[in-house]
Amino acid sequence: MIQKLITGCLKSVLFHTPVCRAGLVAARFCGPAFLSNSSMSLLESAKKAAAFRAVDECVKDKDIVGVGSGSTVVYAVERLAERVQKEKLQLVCIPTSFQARQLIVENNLTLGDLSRYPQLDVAIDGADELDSNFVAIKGGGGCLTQEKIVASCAKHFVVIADYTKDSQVLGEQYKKGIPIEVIPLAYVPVMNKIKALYGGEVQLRMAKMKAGPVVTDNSNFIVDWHFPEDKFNWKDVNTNINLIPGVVDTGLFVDMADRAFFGYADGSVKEKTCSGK
Ligand SMILES: O=C[C@H](O)[C@H](O)[C@H](O)COP(=O)(O)O
Repeated sequence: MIQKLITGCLKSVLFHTPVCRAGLVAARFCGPAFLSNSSMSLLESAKKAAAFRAVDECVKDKDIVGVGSGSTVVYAVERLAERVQKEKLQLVCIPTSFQARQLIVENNLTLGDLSRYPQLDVAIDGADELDSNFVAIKGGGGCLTQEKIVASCAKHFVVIADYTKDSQVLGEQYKKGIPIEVIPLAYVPVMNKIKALYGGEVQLRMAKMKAGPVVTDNSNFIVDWHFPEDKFNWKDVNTNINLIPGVVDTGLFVDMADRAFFGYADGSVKEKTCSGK
């Protein structure tokens, strides 16, 4: 009796949050097939839906494919591997991080690099946020410089993300600031110069399971700039911050993405195309 009461309350609370409602509705319509995946969180289902759709629509035989970093890209690599197996696609994958390299190798995909393949057909990557002008914040997981280099070499740069990353303006949903990779000895002057230029707060990103700062794949530090609420021209901001000595690159990806796939917990996907490209 008490157990039934608790289950009832829990269901009612869950049903009144949009994500959970979508999940529960999907479970109702898809039955056991959906429930068998219920260990996967609803956000993970959303990421997977976006990644699978993007790989299916944007990758073809003989493509040179840039492989981004982060949790959403894991599903993109899973799908690439499935397609290589089933459709016998011949692909070469170019990593954007240590993590991406590991994913490529573990999934038995062909690993390439920019010296051999300086021109890519497509790069597929996650994002922390994408605004209505197709400006992305990247680097929430500490990877941004190699990602930007690889994206810049691709004919098409495709963003995959769950629906929480789809914003009108930057900072609407992603509250952790804009990541900026810096040469370690320069982090204090760089932080001061960003503050003097644009205001806000800048923090050195500290590691969670290590004493001291996060160290990137390129042996640098990351500072996160919590920008003030303002109407910024992100292209100018990106250029100006990049001009500060010691800055390696910013997590602002301006004029790079041309397509985006946002997944929802019910498995549906919203596709956006950048009109300016
Ligand atoms: O540093 C990490 C990368 O820029 C990721 O692509 C970005 O943080 C999005 O990651 P996720 O797919 O885990 O949300």
